[in-house]
Amino acid sequence: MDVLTQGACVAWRTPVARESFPRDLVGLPRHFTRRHSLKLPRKILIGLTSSPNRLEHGKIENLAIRSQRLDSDGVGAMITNRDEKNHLSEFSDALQTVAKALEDVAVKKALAQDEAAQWKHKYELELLRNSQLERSIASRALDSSRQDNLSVTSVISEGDIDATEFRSSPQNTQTRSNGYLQYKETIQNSKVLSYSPDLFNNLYLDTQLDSKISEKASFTLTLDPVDERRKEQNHDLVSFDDGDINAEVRSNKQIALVWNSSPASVFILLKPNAAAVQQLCEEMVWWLREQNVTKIYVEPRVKAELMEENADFEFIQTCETEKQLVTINKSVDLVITLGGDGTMLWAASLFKGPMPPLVAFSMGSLGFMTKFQSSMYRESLQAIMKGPAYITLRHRLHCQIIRHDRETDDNTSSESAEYLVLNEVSIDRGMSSALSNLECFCDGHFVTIVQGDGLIISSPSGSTAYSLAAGGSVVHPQVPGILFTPICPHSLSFRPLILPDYVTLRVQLPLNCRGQAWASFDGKGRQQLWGGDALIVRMSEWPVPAVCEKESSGDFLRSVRESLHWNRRNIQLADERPSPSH
Ligand SMILES: NC(=O)c1ccc[n+]([C@@H]2O[C@H](COP(=O)([O-])OP(=O)(O)OC[C@H]3O[C@@H](n4cnc5c(N)ncnc54)[C@H](O)[C@@H]3O)[C@@H](O)[C@H]2O)c1
Ligand SMILES: Nc1ncnc2c1ncn2[C@@H]1O[C@H](COP(=O)(O)OP(=O)(O)OP(=O)(O)O)[C@@H](O)[C@H]1O
Repeated sequence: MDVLTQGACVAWRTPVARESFPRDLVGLPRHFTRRHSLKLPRKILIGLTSSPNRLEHGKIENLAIRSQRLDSDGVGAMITNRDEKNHLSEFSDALQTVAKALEDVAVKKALAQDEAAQWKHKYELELLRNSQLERSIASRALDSSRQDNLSVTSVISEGDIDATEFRSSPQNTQTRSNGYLQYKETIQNSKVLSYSPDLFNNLYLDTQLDSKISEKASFTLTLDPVDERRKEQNHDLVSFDDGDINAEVRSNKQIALVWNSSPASVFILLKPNAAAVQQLCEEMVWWLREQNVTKIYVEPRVKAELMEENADFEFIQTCETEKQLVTINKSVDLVITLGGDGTMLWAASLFKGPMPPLVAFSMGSLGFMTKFQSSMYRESLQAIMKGPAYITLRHRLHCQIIRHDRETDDNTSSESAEYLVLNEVSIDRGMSSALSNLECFCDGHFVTIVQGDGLIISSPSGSTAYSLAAGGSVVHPQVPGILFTPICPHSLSFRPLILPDYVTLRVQLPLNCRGQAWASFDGKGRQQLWGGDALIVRMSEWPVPAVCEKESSGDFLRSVRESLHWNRRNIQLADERPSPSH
């Protein structure tokens, strides 16, 4: 019966009394259970019959489908029993039962995807460890050959790496390799690749690059070497290789950056449309040249503005093409930002993997994370480049959108996209008037369904940004955790959570959700999510190593007091005459 093969047919006895109505399904036809596709079957036929004795439990005979009325969304019912009114409510019960069965299948598939994502991550970490081991063996071999005065030419210089060859070779077409994010190029054979943030979401980056020797100044990250008491305890808690700072084994102790050789290349990022920022940049560039900083990178927009002022800035380098920008981490010792928190977020967004130490000068509005005074840039940079300099490892979140085999508007299947965020990823209901309906899982365990305006999943650094505004806790940036903060939940009992930093969170849109949802990454790059899509969030192994003005806790507490006026209150006056001693 072709109609049945296209739909699930559910039949059950029709007892006289409702309470004896069997709650479970008498039995779904085999072809339905075989196709436990997540997509709702196009047609669901619920058949009722007036002669229950024709049905045996668990077996479905041919149902005489005398008439079928399929309403608009393809769900129809054939009701032969004269007493239609009573059975319509049973009909809706049956639909709920079928929907529950579908939802169970959806949850099982989500758990399976979760597990697959976790195994994939473990596999990639193993790959990363192996490649780091190979590299350190290779560099040790190289060092010994250097002692034989063999001339070793630096194999990384601008334009030296043709990313296309990496992209085309088969072994580089994995979705991820060695931990860096992979970005699928959508601009085929473009001649001039203009630099834009969304271009980064489409880049293939193959980390074979780091198998080459980098020109970076080498450094060590150790526990607070300045403190004599800890000298004997010194051991590297944060591993790094070829300048890639990896916080796989996280430490929440004060960490210090000790240069083994003087940093000689910097990347300066400026807040746009700010004359004072550009003026400071010009001064800083000349000063850095005097400090023997041989390579100064800026963004193409900034170089154009500087050249308008003075053609002598020709020596400044830019990241003209995507491949230079993607490999910039291999040739920059220090990132300097001149702006506010957003400029720092912008700088972090350019590094889709490991990132050099970052010095943020405060030239924005609030500047919660930008602690260095621009007027003191000479003294600050001299001290930092001499070292040791305390740093705060601002852990980032790795976010991945998993589409539920969705055809996008331009008929290309929208593959999963990956993002690194320093503050948070927020999922909100956008322009939809319907409550958000977000099913949340933590390491496969069901957490809750968020029904409200949305959800914020934030890093400790982001705890003082959007999450704070939504009622989340203020968390020290070195506290290893992930904040789970609802946005205007329609519930009297929902409270924000702080989860461990080693968990994997999954936010799933139910197949039958009424509205859509929108994901934003550090407030940018909004992506629409549809029913069945999921967002996977976990702590990234690539932190932003933010240089402290003093040290982690002092900087943080000063910002909380001065930028957020936390607990600012008139002091309660003491009694003018001392109270009699007890
Ligand atoms: N309702 C809200 O409070 C709200 C709404 C949207 C976005 N945001 C935040 O804005 C961030 C984007 O910042 P932007 O500068 O690009 O946009 P923006 O210029 O609109 O700045 C938003 C404000 O958030 C502050 N801010 C950003 N990160 C912070 C942090 N880690 N701690 C304390 N304050 C912080 C900025 O200083 C700025 O004052 C997002 O990551 C999100 O956290 C907040
Ligand atoms: N180099 C850049 N290129 C493009 N956009 C940038 C760049 N630097 C900053 N932005 C954007 O400009 C906006 C304003 O920058 P920023 O947040 O630093 O200034 P602010 O808002 O005045 O300071 P604060 O964030 O401390 O309040 C931010 O949304 C940020 O994303």
